[in-house]
Parts: sequence; C-alpha cells; structure tokens
Amino acid sequence: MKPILEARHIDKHFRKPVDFHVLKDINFDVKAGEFVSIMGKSGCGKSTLLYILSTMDRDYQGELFLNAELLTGQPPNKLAFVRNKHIGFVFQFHYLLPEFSVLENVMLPARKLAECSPQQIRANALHKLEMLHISHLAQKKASRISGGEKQRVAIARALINDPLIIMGDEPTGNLDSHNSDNVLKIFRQLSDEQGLSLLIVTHDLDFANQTDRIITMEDGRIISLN
Ligand SMILES: Nc1ncnc2c1ncn2[C@@H]1O[C@H](COP(=O)(O)OP(=O)(O)OP(=O)(O)O)[C@@H](O)[C@H]1O
Repeated sequence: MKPILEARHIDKHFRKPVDFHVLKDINFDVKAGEFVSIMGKSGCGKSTLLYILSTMDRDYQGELFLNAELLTGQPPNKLAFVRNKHIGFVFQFHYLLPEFSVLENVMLPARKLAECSPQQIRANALHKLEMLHISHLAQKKASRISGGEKQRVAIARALINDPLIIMGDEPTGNLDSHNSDNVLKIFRQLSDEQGLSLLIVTHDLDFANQTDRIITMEDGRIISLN
C-alpha cells in the first residue's frame, strides 16, 4: 500500500520560556486505508506532533509529505487549501456551530472550496449523514442534539471533502463507552470499506487495541511502531 502520510525526521523545539526539545526525530508512515493510533503519557508531545502533521504548525525541522507531495516549506495559503481539501479533523470537542442546522454544519467546509454547486454540496452532505445513520437529524439545530450525535456530525463534516486522511485528537475523550464504541466502529468501517487512512491520538487502550497499529511516544520520541 502506498503511503498517504510520511513524517521524516520531524524535530521541534519550543523556545520560550526556555528551550524545550519537544519532538525528537519522528519518523513514520500512514499507508492508504490504515487506521493508526498514537498513544503516550500526558505531555509526551502527541498534540504538538498532530499540529505539525495537520499542517497547522509550520515551525519544525524535518519533512512532511501528504500523498507524495512535500508540504514542508509551503506557504500558508497553500497549506490551508491542502488542509481543507485533503485532511479531515475530529477533535475531543465537536466545534459545531450551535445555531446552525446539522446539515449546514456538515456543508460548511465544502463551501470554502467552491468546487461544487450548492445543490451538489447539499446532496453530498446528506449522503455523509446517511453513512453515519444520522440523516434524520439534518434539519435539527446542532445545539439540540446529544453529545454522541454531535460527534457523529463532526465526523460527517470531516468527511465532506472526501479527504485522504482523518486526524483526530482524543475524538472519544468526551464520550461514554457506548458512544466511543460507535465512533470506533465508524472509523473501522471507513478504513476497511472506504480505504480511508486515519491517525488518531487517544488515551484509551481499548480503542487503540482495535486499530491496525499503535504508535507509542515517550518524551518526544517514538518508542514503538507496532
Ligand atoms: N507553546 C508551548 N510552549 C512551550 N511548551 C509547550 C507549548 N505547548 C506545549 N508545550 C509543552 O510541550 C509538551 C508536549 O505537549 P503536548 O500538548 O504535545 O503533549 P500531549 O502528549 O498531547 O499531552 P496530553 O496527552 O496531556 O494532551 C508538554 O510538556 C507541554 O507543556
């Protein structure tokens, strides 16, 4: 399988208040269709790494490739385009706009690309809601649905532009075990049936054990890649 994401010798220092070597020579790939988790103690650098991999932080050493394209050193507007088109994000908090409908929330990232007509975007958003078994919520305000439903809407929104990879920072961190299992099943299906790549930071070992591979970090380094 071809690599979708390639991290080569990623290194980062925080300079203030004192020099702190937070990421040390990080090397790994995520292949097409692979579902990978990242684990490690609090403070080991997981979120800092995800921030770099998701192109939001440009201040690092090493090289980052997405679908064989070098992203390191690209200007912010190019990275913003790549992020919106090719990377889907799911966070611990859903970041839905509470006064907008579920459907409008899912459509939002597609509007920025302006590649499709509003009708096509709407049909695509409805399709994503159907995939996640929440099309009945389409017209509800985002503030009026449950926590588990909000996270499924956030996943539908992450899928709207048919990304190459989904990245998540503790996406089940706020959910009870039933809703966590649901999210896990959705991710598993996306990987197995749609060939989507996923890279998910988690503290939940049960969740991580259901992924294809666990990357374990300690003190800014990768200590295992199984
Ligand atoms: N802007 C910053 N300036 C200086 N140090 C920082 C900054 N951001 C994070 N750190 C430090 O870098 C280290 C790694 O932080 P990071 O948030 O990546 O850890 P993490 O593994 O994601 O932790 P958690 O599991 O608690 O979310 C921590 O020691 C943190 O205090």
